[in-house]
Amino acid sequence: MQVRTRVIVPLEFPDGYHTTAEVITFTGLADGKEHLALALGDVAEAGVPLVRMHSECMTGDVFGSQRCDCGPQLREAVEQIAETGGYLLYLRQEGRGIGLYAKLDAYALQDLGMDTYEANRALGHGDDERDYTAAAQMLQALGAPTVDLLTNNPDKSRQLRDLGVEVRAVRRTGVHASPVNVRYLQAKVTHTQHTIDLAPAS
Ligand SMILES: Nc1nc2c(ncn2[C@@H]2O[C@H](COP(=O)(O)OP(=O)(O)OP(=O)(O)O)[C@@H](O)[C@H]2O)c(=O)[nH]1
Ligand SMILES: [Zn+2]
Repeated sequence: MQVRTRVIVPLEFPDGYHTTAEVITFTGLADGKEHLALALGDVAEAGVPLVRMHSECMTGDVFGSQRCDCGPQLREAVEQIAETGGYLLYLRQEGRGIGLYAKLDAYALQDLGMDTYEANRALGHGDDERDYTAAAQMLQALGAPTVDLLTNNPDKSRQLRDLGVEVRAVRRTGVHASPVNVRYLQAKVTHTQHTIDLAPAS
């Protein structure tokens, strides 16, 4: 696999924050999907780049859904990476890998009382079907064998290390809790040991 195109894109968020990204596409990624890398800040100056592997969430990233905290996490990651220098990998893994329609089916089951993992299983899916092989390939194509990773999800660093990427440090990403998403965040803490500080769910 290799880099296919690099193109400069000015970014401006609804709160007025703006920066410039180099948007990078690839050929030959393992799963054939159109994953993107955004190079932000001064990557060369950073030495070891700060990297976030952000899984696509159309409802949160695009429409501002309050059911999760993906939108604010994405906005925060762009700013942190731009300050440090690094890459945001925007991975086409909607719904933890089960797809958009299945995620919305899972939301409907959560509205009947299931938690986010029970709902996946009721639909015949695994708890988390994401595989980070393509992300490791993107880092290799970018010439980044060692990274600092921005995440609260221990599975991301575990998988990346197993794929041969050196994760020098893990930096925690922000938690954007609200009354609407707190049960979802609590399930991540209980079930997948996310490093999120939350008051006990009421
Ligand atoms: N199946 C399913 N997917 C969900 C649900 N809520 C959010 N998602 C998806 O979960 C993914 C969230 O990804 P990330 O932002 O990488 O979150 P994370 O795995 O908690 O890891 P960090 O944010 O790095 O700590 C996105 O693909 C969302 O679409 C849900 O209730 N069910
Ligand atoms: Zn989301």
